[in-house]
Amino acid sequence: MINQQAPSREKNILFIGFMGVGKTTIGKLVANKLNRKFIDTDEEIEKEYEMPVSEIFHQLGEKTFREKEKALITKLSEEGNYILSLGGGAFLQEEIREACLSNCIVFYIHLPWESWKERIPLIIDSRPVLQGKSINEIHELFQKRQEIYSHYHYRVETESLDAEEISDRIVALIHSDLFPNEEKAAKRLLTVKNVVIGEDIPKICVPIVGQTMHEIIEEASHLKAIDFDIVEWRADFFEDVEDIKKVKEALTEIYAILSPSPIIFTFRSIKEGGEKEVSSEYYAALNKAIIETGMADMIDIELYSNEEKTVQEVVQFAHANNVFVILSNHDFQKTPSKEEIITRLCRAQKLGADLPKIAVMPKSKEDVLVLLDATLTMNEKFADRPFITMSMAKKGVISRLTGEFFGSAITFGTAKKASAPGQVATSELRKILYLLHQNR
Ligand SMILES: Nc1ncnc2c1ncn2[C@@H]1O[C@H](COP(=O)(O)OP(=O)(O)OP(=O)(O)O)[C@@H](O)[C@H]1O
Ligand SMILES: O=C(O)C1=C[C@@H](O)[C@@H](O)[C@H](O)C1
Ligand SMILES: [Mg+2]
Repeated sequence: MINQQAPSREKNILFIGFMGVGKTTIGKLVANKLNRKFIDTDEEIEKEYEMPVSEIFHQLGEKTFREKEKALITKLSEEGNYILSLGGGAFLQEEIREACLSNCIVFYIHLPWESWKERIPLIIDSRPVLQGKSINEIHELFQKRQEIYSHYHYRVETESLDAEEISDRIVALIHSDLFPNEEKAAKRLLTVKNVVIGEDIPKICVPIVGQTMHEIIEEASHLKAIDFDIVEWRADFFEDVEDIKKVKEALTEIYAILSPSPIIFTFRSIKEGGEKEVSSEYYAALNKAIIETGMADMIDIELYSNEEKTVQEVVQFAHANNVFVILSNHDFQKTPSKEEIITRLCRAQKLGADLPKIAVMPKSKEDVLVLLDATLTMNEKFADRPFITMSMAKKGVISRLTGEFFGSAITFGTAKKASAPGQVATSELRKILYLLHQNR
């Protein structure tokens, strides 16, 4: 068992979830491992009335219990350094939800119905809300309650894990960089040439996707008449991308036409939605050669398609040459969970990205909400620098418009041809971003 000193972070850590999912059991273990005082709100109320919760319900009524529960939890939420396990129905009350979400770090303990129902015999005698109900009625209550638990900071999946394993995972998370730290530095802005990234209206980046030198020059010239902030050269579209000399020549043309607009150099691999695949050696060599030209202001490096060592090397080399780095990740198959999206952005931040970036594919409207929710939480709790997120394709278009509200600092618009699904024409994008900015 891990036995560590109480961390300096002082917010209460609090567990919510349906009856019997293990809040009390897990809360005690976590408190023990963190050397923090544990309080179970059901047990506190039982002590005060000197009777079990089921007796309080029978003798004094549920209303009395709920009033006491509200007074106790709102008071405790304002104190610090506790590990708090709530009764399963506590989050039914809005005042409790609001107090806990603003004052504490809320962990939602989740167990799927099929596993949860195995626990009924263990808990039925002490949970009055379950008593006298058929299995279908209990199932209905279980489903209905999921909505009240949808407000949390972290969700913990507990299926097939014992309480020790669950508490170890929670403690590891609390000690990781993914956990909000009160002393976190204020968010930096990123100034690239005359563009300040990370404040006000998200900056518009337009891609150049020409295949031939001629097409590239034509696109760059066309951009001169367009109101964009940053240009991204997607070199993977270029027919001669495997010839470093020709790549430098094409970049020289783009630079001559578009400087002083900031230029991002990107080689996007097929596995991350791009056009070509090259060896990791060539990928590193190409990016280093471009960094050395001094014409690219930023390079985009794929965080998960390369060994961490390669990523670190290129980041170091770029920074030594005053080039900023986007560490990107693209999932064209799905939208990972909120926690996973934040984990990937935090990893990019930790590896020295000036701009962490993630693009994910939604299969449903809910997936778009997951991306926006992750963006908001990243922005408010974890980011110490600007970052970029987007939900792709038509379903995800809203995420390309609302960066100022949720926290994405750059949005990709099209001039002639899109470089990824869901990009909106730059002229339209500008109008919408401005409209939203005026009404923020
Ligand atoms: N991970 C686990 N695996 C198996 N059994 C567990 C696990 N966690 C808790 N239990 C068992 O499930 C039962 C309910 O656990 P516990 O009292 O901690 O739930 P709770 O979430 O606090 O419930 P309530 O909302 O009613 O207070 C207990 O018998 C406990 O031993
Ligand atoms: O889910 C509920 O409504 C309850 C859960 C228990 O923890 C107790 O707080 C009480 O039995 C009510
Ligand atoms: Mg409990």
